[in-house]
Amino acid sequence: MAESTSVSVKSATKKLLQLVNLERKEVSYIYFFAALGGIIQLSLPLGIQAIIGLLFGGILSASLIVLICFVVLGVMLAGILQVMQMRVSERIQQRIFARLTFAYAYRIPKIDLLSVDNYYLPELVNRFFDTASLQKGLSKLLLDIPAASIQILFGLILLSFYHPIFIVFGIVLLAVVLIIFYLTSPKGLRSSIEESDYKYQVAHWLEEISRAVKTFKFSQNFGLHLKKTDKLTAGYLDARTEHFNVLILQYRVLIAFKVTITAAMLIIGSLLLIRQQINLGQFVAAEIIIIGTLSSVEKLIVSLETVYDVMTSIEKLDKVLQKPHDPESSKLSITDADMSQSVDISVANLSFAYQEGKQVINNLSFAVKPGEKVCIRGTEGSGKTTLLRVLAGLYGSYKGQILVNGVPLQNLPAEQWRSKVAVYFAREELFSGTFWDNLTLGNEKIGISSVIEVCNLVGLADYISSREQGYQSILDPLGQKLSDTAVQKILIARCMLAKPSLLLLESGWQNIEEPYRRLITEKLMNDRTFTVMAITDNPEFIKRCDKVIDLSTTQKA
Ligand SMILES: Nc1ncnc2c1ncn2[C@@H]1O[C@H](COP(=O)(O)OP(=O)(O)OP(=O)(O)O)[C@@H](O)[C@H]1O
Repeated sequence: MAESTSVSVKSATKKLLQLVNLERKEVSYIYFFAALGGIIQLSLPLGIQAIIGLLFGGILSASLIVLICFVVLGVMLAGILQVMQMRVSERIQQRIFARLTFAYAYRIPKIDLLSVDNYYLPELVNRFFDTASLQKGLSKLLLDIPAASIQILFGLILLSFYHPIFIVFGIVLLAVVLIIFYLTSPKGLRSSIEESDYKYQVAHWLEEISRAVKTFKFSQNFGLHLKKTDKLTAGYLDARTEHFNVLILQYRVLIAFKVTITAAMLIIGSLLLIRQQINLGQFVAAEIIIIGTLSSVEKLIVSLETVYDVMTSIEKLDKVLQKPHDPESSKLSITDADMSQSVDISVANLSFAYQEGKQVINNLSFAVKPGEKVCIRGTEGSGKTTLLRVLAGLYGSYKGQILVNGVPLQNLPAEQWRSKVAVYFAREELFSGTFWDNLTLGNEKIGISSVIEVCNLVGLADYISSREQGYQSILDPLGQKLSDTAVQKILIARCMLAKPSLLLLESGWQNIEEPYRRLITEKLMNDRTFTVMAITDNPEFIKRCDKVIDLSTTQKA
């Protein structure tokens, strides 16, 4: 089933125009070059008309040579202008890529997590691949549409000088183009988006097979991987056929129209010539202009396919960019003095639900003083991880009150708060990059001595330094070649290096082997410069905590 087909041609056109507007300077160059090119190209039929005139007049003079040179020069200039247009279009393509890359990199960490709760984010980000279609499509549109439109306009103006009948030709031409677009574009756009939806579903499914490749190795005989692929491919092919039918319809109308107009124009031209209302030179010139105009109309109609592709690409790319992001407007400016190293947290009547009516946290209240060590426990699914996520400021839509040093959490700028919080999520993953990047997360204030100190503490130092490139060694994507404990050690070391005010810990790190687990526990318990809130069932750890929040009992209270 397609994921979104309710895009109207109007809103898609608006987005396309907004994008073109961002490049208005470059686009105006393209139009300028196209207009010049259009004028110069007209020199061809006019020149030929004059040459025929001279030949028929039997004049073989210098003016004939000048005219020939004039026509050749016109063709050459038109070519040069086209090259200039191509340069501008290349610049636009490069800018589109750079703009979208940064828009994605900037936006993704800011996405409101609840808004993508139903998505697998890396899959959603596949939409970035539509950048290539947008670059190609837009540059084609920017080159073809202005050139074709201007040629049609100039051609029609010139024809109307030969005979008023050609004005009628112009009006019919314009009307046909508009009617074709008006009648077919909603279906064209809808089927194009549907086709693209299926394309992404197929890609997602292939990625899923690859991600769970070990599982699928064992289930090949059942053919699930092929059955689902077959279903999605059938959907794609149906949508594509529907889209192709729209394009074919447009093309058929165009061919019928071209045949009629060519016949009509030849007959009208011949009649005008026979009646001596135009001369032979004018007849040839008019036919050249008509053929040129018709081929420009053809270009316009064929460009419709590109228009659909571009509109679809914009919709797809927007799927990530238009997701709600962390709110910024209501935030107050907080100074360093307001946010000292250790934080005091006060939670009153906190409730949270992922879906309306399904409370995960219900009326929870507690207070944590700076530097306190708090254990969180509770039955499976009682909301322990959710509580950490809410406290980390990842979900803004909670009810009740969370005060940080007396300041409501919703008034704290998200980035500022998150720079004070470190979170160990058991399912958090490493990213493709060096050990150094995975440990420091790009924080240039962290020096090598702190990194080594923490790595010694968690038992990573020897492991990393025995690698050929030490801390600059590249981790494989998702850290799959690392042992589970190595991943846990990197994640806990990352949290410690952040020197947080509040350290939120899911369980998992407690699987780290002795003596490192004991060293980590000592650090967490003895260092009072930061508060710890840890999900744990470990009696030893719980015994040493200042406070225990039991969600299975607290919430029912
Ligand atoms: N992103 C999410 N979207 C919707 N529901 C969610 C989401 N994350 C968790 N839940 C649901 O919220 C409830 C609480 O989940 P949470 O992971 O916070 O519990 P937990 O106490 O940490 O559980 P566990 O001990 O099994 O890890 C569960 O019913 C879970 O299915």
